[in-house]
Amino acid sequence: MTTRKLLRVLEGESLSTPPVWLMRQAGRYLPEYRATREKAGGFLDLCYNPDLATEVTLQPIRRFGFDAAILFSDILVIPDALRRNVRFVTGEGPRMDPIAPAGIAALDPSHAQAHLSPVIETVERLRAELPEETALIGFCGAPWTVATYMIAGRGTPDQAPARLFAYRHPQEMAALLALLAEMSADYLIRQLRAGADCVQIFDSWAGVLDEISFQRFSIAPTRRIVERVRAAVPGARIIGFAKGAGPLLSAYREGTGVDAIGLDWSVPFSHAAALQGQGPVQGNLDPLRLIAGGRALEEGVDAILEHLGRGPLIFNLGHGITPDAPIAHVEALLRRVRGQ
Ligand SMILES: Cc1c2[nH]c(c1CCC(=O)O)Cc1[nH]c(c(CCC(=O)O)c1C)Cc1[nH]c(c(CCC(=O)O)c1C)Cc1[nH]c(c(C)c1CCC(=O)O)C2
Repeated sequence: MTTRKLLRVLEGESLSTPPVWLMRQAGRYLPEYRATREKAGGFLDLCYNPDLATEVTLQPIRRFGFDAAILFSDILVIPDALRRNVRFVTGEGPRMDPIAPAGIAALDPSHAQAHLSPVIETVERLRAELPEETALIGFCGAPWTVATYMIAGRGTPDQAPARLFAYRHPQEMAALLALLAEMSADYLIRQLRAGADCVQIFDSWAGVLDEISFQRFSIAPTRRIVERVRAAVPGARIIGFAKGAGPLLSAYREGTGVDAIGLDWSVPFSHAAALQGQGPVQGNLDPLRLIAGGRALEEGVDAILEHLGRGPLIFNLGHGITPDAPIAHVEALLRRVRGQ
């Protein structure tokens, strides 16, 4: 049996102390990350540098002893592999050339495999360097979430450009999501073969979709990825994180076939417990409770353990950790979850 607690939970086991990791656990709240990031040059240079990407993945493991490491990369390496001129502007977030409906047919995935090879090398190095008991999580963005950035050319508050594009140009949208699903499946298969123990699919913008669109743009392409990954890597474990999907999460789990679902902090405990009856859940502390610390943090952690602690549970935030998270509060969270 595996010593990796995260994998045991993904196999359906309930543990008295849940495994814990934090989305975006390698990042700017750590001084050692900021130092490595400066050495790398640009953010994408860091993602494609196996030495430095391995180093920043390991930093939060060394410092905090999380139960899982997540590969250091970004969901936008896929549009970067499609030569969309992706760049990260400090203080402004990601930018790329917006894609028009007429441009979809010309997207060329033939460079992707070579382009993403440094990330796969990072996975290989990580598996060799991580402690035996630490699980390694690979990841990709869900086609819908990646498409929102490709269409707008940047992040937007409600992804209106991608939603309008989908209503006005359904065929082009279907073609874009199909292309992204195939590329993402190839990419996850390579990560798993290189040593990732499981993978997470981030659909951070699932919550802006109505029910019809959620079925079409979130569930269906994710299902395609899950089927292809499982066909290539039998028994592969997959976590799906459809942020903001709320009442549609049960349909999401059934429709996609993922093993575990990530919950954001808006999911009520009654709903979360019902979902847990169908399989493992991951989440769902409000990241702002971590910033505030003290009573707000303790109360949030205790409530999750009380309502979901009987498992199967992977303890996590309900979204990524932010640069202003105090390190002492991360330590306090870990002590509380682990009952130390
Ligand atoms: C939507 C999304 C992106 N990237 C990601 C998502 C899905 C999860 C989510 O919703 O947060 C996923 C992601 N991004 C990053 C990771 C690495 C692994 C980890 O979780 O530690 C992961 C899993 C590194 C990163 N990705 C990014 C950083 C910060 C860049 C820097 O160091 O300058 C990191 C550490 C940049 C990024 N990348 C993206 C945005 C919108 C931004 C800018 C926002 C920001 O600055 O925090 C796209």
